[in-house]
Amino acid sequence: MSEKTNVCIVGSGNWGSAIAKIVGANCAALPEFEDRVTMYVYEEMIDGKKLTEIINTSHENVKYLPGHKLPANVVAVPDLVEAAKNADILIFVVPHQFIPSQCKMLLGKIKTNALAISLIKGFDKAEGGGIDLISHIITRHLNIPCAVLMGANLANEVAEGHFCETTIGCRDPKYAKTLRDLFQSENFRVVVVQDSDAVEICGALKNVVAMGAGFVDGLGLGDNTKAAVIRLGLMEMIRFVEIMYPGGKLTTFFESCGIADLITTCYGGRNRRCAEAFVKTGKTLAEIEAELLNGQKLQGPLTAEEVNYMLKSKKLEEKFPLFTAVHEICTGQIKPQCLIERIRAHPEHTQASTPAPKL
Ligand SMILES: NC(=O)C1=CN([C@@H]2O[C@H](COP(=O)(O)OP(=O)(O)OC[C@H]3O[C@@H](n4cnc5c(N)ncnc54)[C@H](O)[C@@H]3O)[C@@H](O)[C@H]2O)C=CC1
Ligand SMILES: O=C(CO)COP(=O)(O)O
Repeated sequence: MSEKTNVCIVGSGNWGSAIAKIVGANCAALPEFEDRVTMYVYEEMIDGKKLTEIINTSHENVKYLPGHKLPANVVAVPDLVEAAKNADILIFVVPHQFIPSQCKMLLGKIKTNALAISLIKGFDKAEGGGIDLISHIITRHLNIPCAVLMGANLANEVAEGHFCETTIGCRDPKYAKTLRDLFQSENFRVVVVQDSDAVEICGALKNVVAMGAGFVDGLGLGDNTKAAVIRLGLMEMIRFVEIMYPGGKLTTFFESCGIADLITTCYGGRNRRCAEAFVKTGKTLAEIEAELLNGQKLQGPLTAEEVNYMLKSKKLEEKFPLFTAVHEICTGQIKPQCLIERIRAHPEHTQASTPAPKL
């Protein structure tokens, strides 16, 4: 790496902009980082002005994080390659559906010794019925290591500066200090673990559970039912890692990326809110996303589809009734009212005694 570490944020949505507040402030304050942080912004016109120009003059992402000032050393760049070409650390924080195409654009255009960290919650479908982790896609396409950062981090609350925790999953301990220094602040506390895949899978799967929690809210079933959905969701998350990515640690589920993110998303997230509206209005999820999120993207339905693609191909749907039901509700195959029927005979209830997960 060069003497001072150059940082680029790839993405400028709700979370990308909130994390830019912290990363920008840290880069300005810490001598090991270059002050100037580039932020790739997918260009769009807002009231006749380019979003990049608005960000670079008013230092506010008026569309995706209105009401918050970004540090002046965060510079919005509309060209992905231009933003990323000098970076020693690339922070990927775009809705997960855009990552394969963005990696293709960056191939051969970035520093060969760069380090990536993904804040993206989601998967991609892999050929042959499996799924790919986003960090694996980044590493495979760009041939650079990729850590992950996942946690109970609703972007607007992080931007407000309210206290919270996050988890960095980083296999190689030599990057741990740099990454912690880059992200940690007084009220954004970082725990670094090596169990990177499990950290990332927690971040993706909790969005599926949050859809289930939102359906429960829409159906007016109350807090006990919602708690049951959250608990069964957590058990399915643990089983998923156990079966698909053996070697993960049970303790990872007790970090911010696990139970804490599950709780915050099932109570305060966009997936929950849209799932509730889906039940109450009868509109499609695409309509609700467009009406409620003003350009922000819903990750849960897409992730549920990706998970189902894998479960179906491995004939494992019955072992994951909540994940399966969420996908079938999102795609209109069953009605939201069928959710409880599907989880009533959950494997967690039908085993004589639930064996402790083996992780
Ligand atoms: N918002 C939150 O509270 C949190 C989000 N995350 C995760 O961070 C990731 C990014 O989420 P957000 O920053 O909230 O994004 P967002 O949901 O605000 O998405 C909008 C972003 O997508 C961009 N976009 C739209 N169309 C595009 C296209 N065709 N090509 C490229 N970019 C396009 C927009 O310019 C904008 O930057 C997701 O995986 C999400 O799950 C993680 C923690 C918290
Ligand atoms: O990941 C999140 C909080 O940690 C945000 O969840 P939503 O996308 O459901 O808002």
